[in-house]
Amino acid sequence: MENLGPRTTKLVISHKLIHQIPYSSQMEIISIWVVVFVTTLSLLNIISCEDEVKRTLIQFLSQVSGHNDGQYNSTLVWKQDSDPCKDLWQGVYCDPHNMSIKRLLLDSFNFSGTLDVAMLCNLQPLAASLTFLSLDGNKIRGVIASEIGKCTQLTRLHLSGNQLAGELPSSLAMLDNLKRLDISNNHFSGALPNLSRISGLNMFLAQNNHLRGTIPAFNLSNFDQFNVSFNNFSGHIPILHGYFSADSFLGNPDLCGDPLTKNCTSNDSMPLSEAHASEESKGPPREQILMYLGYAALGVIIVLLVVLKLCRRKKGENKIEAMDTGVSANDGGVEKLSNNVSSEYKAEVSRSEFSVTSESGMVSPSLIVFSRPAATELRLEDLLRAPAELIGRGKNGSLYKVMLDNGIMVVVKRIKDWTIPSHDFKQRMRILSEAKHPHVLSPLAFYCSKQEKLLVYDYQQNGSLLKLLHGTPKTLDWTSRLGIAATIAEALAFMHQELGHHGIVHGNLKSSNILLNKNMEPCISEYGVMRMDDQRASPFASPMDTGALDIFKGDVYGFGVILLELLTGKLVKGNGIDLTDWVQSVVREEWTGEVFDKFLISECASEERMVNLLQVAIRCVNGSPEARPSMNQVALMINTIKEDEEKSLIYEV
Ligand SMILES: Nc1ncnc2c1ncn2[C@@H]1O[C@H](COP(=O)(O)OP(=O)(O)OP(=O)(O)O)[C@@H](O)[C@H]1O
Repeated sequence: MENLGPRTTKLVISHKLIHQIPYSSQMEIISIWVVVFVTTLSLLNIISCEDEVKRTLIQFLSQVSGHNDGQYNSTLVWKQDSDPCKDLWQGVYCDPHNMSIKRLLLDSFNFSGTLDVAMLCNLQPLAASLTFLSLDGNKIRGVIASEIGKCTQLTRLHLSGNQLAGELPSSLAMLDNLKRLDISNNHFSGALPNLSRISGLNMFLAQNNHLRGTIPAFNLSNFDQFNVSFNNFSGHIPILHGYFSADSFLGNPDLCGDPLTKNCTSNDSMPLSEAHASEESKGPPREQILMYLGYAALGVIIVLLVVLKLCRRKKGENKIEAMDTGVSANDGGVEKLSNNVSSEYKAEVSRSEFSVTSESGMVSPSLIVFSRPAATELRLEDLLRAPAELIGRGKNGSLYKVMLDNGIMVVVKRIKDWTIPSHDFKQRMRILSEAKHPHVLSPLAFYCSKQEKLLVYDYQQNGSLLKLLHGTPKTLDWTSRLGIAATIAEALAFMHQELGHHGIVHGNLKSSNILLNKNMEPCISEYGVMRMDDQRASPFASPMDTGALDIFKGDVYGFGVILLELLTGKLVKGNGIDLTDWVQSVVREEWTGEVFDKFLISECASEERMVNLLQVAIRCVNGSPEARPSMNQVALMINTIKEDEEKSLIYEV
């Protein structure tokens, strides 16, 4: 027993040691080791997942480009030993918060390989993050595999101008998040899957293919682009309500009905929705019975609506009377929003249903509310009834701060004299509400009538960058200013990319439109609410912006001015001197150091990086729009400066 040897002795000692530790501490030690073990496992898992994602992306690129030797294109450098997000692989766009792959944009790279969506969509991390796949304008062959249905987050699929063929898989119609589908100018054949079941789809381009069968019963009022011309479709065109012209349907000899000249006969099949498809097999007598029942139900509904309307009118008249006798005050005082809006708006209120729910994009006769927690059960009536404070009267309209019954504070922007047709305004609002970025304030709801356009936003309690920069005492240090510049640049670049094809830009970018949320993070407000006709005359567009205009470059100019404000701490027009002119003249005289805010100098901010940022700003405010960089380039440049700043802070520590 005494000769148990050194190993056994150690075990006995450690066993004894463990026994000496109290039970609760033992449990603590065990749980710490379990946590360490689980964390190590998940870290290993993350690393192997990241490797798998990289490998899959590289394989996908080899296949689609038709180059297995890695020589896809001189600008595309995707390598296993680099990181798609941190090393900014061209064509790959990541979510800056969790570094997941959001978009693969590989348009016009002259690729001539084959498409293998299964490769992407079979890999769970990619399938769960990818929202946008675009391969427009290549010469890619192959089919869309049914695995596309696993890429459930896809909102956009752009495959136009390739040599893709075969039938479209029915799983395409299972992509519930899909908004924009472009398969035009390919060789696709067969029938369309029932894409009309995707409620959010608002663009479908399939022209110049060999598709046949009936067109699904799309609700075309939801679409801003629709084209199925030059295929072999047959039967009725879905009900149009004038949204699209004949150009969208030409070149399908067996297609009939409005807006084509060919009338439909009883033999022509109707657009098929799922419901219709099952009804069709039941034969004409049942169809007729259903039709008569439909007429009867419609009659009852009309009678009910008339009665309801009469009741409401009575109620509404009482309400407006009450509003008219409500509190009224001068600018800045508390009043009711209803006191300031037009009589048409009031009349609309009296007619409205007051029962709008927060269903996404649900249309009420008056207020359209987007699906957001703050907007739950937001009703026009509540807005009108709530106390409102006028907090701004700009050239675009007035802004009211409104406290709702539930204690939530919102702001209502009343846009002045915007004669945009209601349909276009609604489309624009829907498009804007879909382009979501954590640093861009999207509208909670809007109201639109011929004379009145109202937009509702969350109230941001920490004010604007304008106030923060020019208020006293000065508190905004260099690192925060650089951080704000980087965040806004990235958000703006995102919006330009998301809404570029709609031609929607901010149009009125200035420091009063950069708001600080409750975490003091900056967010861009009023994106895209500048009247289109005014975008040319944006207050910060340089004189050369009018004429042959790249509207995006107007925003780049506005952003450049914000950078100048951040660097100089001066107002855009202070003492009648234009900030841009002043900075340019000082730099010309080679007194660059004079430009910077004394506050920044006093905190010993890096002059090198301030000069780098100043160079970016000067490029943005270049008098000629073509010479200005794109917002994407600006965001990259500022990120590099920010990274340098971060590295220098680490060295200092
Ligand atoms: N959602 C919001 N929350 C808090 N403050 C806001 C919000 N939106 C705007 N503001 C602030 O309210 C003030 C008035 O806004 P308004 O949009 O009327 O002014 P403006 O941007 O100078 O004018 P315009 O947009 O017509 O050129 C500004 O200081 C702005 O920063």
